[in-house]
Amino acid sequence: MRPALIGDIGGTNARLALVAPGEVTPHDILNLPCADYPGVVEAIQDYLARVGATGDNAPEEACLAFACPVHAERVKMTNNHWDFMKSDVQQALNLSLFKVINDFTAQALGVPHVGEDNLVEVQPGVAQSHSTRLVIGPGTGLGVAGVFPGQHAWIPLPTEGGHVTFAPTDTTERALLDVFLQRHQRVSVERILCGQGLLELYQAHCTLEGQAPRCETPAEVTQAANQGDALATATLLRFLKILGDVCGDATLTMGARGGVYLCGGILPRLLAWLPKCELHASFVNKGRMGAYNADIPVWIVTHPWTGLLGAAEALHNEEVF
Ligand SMILES: Nc1ncnc2c1ncn2[C@@H]1O[C@H](COP(=O)(O)OP(=O)(O)OP(=O)(O)O)[C@@H](O)[C@H]1O
Repeated sequence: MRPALIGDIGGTNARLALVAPGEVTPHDILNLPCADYPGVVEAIQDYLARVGATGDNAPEEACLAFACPVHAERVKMTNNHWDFMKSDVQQALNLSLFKVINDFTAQALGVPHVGEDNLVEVQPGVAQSHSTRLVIGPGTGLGVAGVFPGQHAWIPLPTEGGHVTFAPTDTTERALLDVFLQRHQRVSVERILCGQGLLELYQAHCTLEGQAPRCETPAEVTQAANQGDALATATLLRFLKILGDVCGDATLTMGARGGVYLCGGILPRLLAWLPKCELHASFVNKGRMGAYNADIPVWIVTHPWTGLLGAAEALHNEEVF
């Protein structure tokens, strides 16, 4: 039997892999820069040639996850130049089955397939087996989704939860919000909880302290905090505290008693900060509903290919069209 093609395609990187029939474990994983190819067909053709999946070995089925809206026949990527019609790609690659899903739907569907080796506990708890799991991930943006264990298949619950309004909970956050409002008409939680948001949160801390910013990228903020810089440290601790607030709110909204899974590329870099930060405390700090959240397990997902696991899951999942 031929392998299927799976992919998790962001603004910068196209992660492509093959999967054996009926399995979710990807093999022959390659990470190709989107900028190197005029479009998705050329990238996939190059990938298939490199891993020798051509001729009798060429995939007849594929599921690709893209970091952009995917409901229409035409898919236009938000952060790169790729722009295609689904039927053209299916024809060019000679596919009998071709599914196109959103990249955060892939993250959500990948979560049930992540083993304990790739989970770091933030809060212990008891996951209810027949409940929604919350999947939330700061990266280039802030993805928020649920995944529910249906009778026959995992059911993804896509949301736009990254765009809910930021709600400060203390005087420092009210002052930080005022700084953000000088730049943005409205401050959603994604304005803070993503790579660019980390940098802007640092700049807002600098503004409040009357200091010139010394960091110019999100990675520099993390690095400066690791080296003991006071403002970068305050920024990182505030970022994680606000993440706990937002995860706690989303958990209440979705009734996510199946557990909370924190994904994305930023958090696995911040594991050393977990014991020092208030993520856990703010997740539980929900007044009368504190006890509800206190019982729910919270994890950081460190699996590097969660989206590929989700694309493999989606391929034959009848709840995913
Ligand atoms: N050490 C770091 N600390 C904080 N933020 C970082 C660090 N390194 C990278 N980032 C930020 O993480 C964001 C990228 O997140 P992530 O790795 O999850 O990618 P992504 O959203 O999946 O995108 P793609 O799919 O194109 O790879 C960028 O905004 C980047 O600046």
